[in-house]
Amino acid sequence: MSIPKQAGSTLTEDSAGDGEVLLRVSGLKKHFPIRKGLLQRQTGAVRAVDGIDFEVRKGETLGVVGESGCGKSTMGRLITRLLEPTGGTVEFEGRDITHLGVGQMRPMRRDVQMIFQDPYSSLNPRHTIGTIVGAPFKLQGVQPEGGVKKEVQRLLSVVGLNPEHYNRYPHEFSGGQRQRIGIARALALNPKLVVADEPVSALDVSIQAQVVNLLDDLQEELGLTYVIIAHDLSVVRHVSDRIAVMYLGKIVELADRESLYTAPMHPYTKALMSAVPIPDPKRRGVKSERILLRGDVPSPIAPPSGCRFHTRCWKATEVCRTTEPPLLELKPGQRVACHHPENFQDQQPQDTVLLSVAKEAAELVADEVLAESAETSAAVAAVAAEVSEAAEAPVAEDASEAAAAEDDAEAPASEDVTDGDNK
Ligand SMILES: Nc1ncnc2c1ncn2[C@@H]1O[C@H](COP(=O)(O)OP(=O)(O)OP(=O)(O)O)[C@@H](O)[C@H]1O
Repeated sequence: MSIPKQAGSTLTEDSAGDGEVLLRVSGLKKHFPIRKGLLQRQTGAVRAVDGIDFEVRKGETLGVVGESGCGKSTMGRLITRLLEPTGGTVEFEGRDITHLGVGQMRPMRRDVQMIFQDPYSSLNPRHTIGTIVGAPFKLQGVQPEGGVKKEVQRLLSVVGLNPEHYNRYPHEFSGGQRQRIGIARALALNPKLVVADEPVSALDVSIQAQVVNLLDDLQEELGLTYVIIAHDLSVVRHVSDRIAVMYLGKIVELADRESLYTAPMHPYTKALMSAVPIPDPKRRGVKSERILLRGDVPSPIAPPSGCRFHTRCWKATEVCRTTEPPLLELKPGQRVACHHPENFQDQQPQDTVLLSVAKEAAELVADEVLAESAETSAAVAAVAAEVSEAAEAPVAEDASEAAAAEDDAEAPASEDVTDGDNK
């Protein structure tokens, strides 16, 4: 087992990995004002996106997941500049596009396209699909070689539709076919980045796979870069190279798919993953543990202090209530914002467990999950201690102290949890 190197910085050039960065987002915020009364005075704000950093590399698919209301769609609309950010920056191909006006954005609109969730409401029912798919050419004043009609028909066949259906209306198509029309429209101007907001969640499960496969094939053929937004991991797990997990306007974990699946570090990621059934024949008969999160996502108008997930986390301690954990690259290619990460050394081992919160959350978390969580943290800490002992004497002391302290800290937590469960 290799010991993950701890990094002290947040988003660095290195953490962007090998690929060339197409889109870089730093400290991005969107606060929707809440206005009341006759004078429409601002009384508060919905902090839909509240300071997020990530980058999208050329040719990759970044999946963005999180429960309803965590700010995924707002993030998608911010990076496509359909919404004006409250703070932070968006850079596309190294150019700051955060505050470009409509005119300055026009050429950029060709490069960044969006596919919407609902194929029923996103297509104008009074227009033929020829007009719908051909609209981007008109808007951008582009005359494709061979004419608009020919190009639209080519696009229709690219997405698996009959080009002869050029003159039909959206209602004559099924949900899956309508989503293909939406995809054809998004591809019309040969974009570099496609942001797909829940592209398949309105479709039947059998059709979902077809549309996902189509997106996959198109990426390969056309060298597209995707940001795919979904509320659970079942869709993005198949198509994403890296996955960002959002909770209440923040990114809590960002990692490559493999790391996220084999060793998720944020308890929220672990909970999200436990909700996705894994069709693995090797695991047949193995009891899978589901982590049920209590209650809804808290309100983004007044998010919880410190770590926003602490009110639902079975590992929450005092520091989680008071101090917001930064998004740190704790393992190469895996960033997490947590004081008590899974599958890694506890960052605050001596901290006092928030009994009430942990107990409440633990009632919904299986004993096995808690035991496994305690075991992995202890195992990582123990190996860390061994390695540091071998490397350097003074460091060794610190590490074994930390490991011992973690054991101390784990013990009462597990007891509380068992108590809670027995109630
Ligand atoms: N135009 C708006 N004005 C005020 N609040 C908004 C607006 N758009 C979104 N919100 C709020 O911002 C928060 C984040 O919404 P958003 O749609 O981005 O979340 P989401 O994760 O995409 O959820 P869903 O999966 O349900 O679409 C929600 O609380 C939502 O009510």
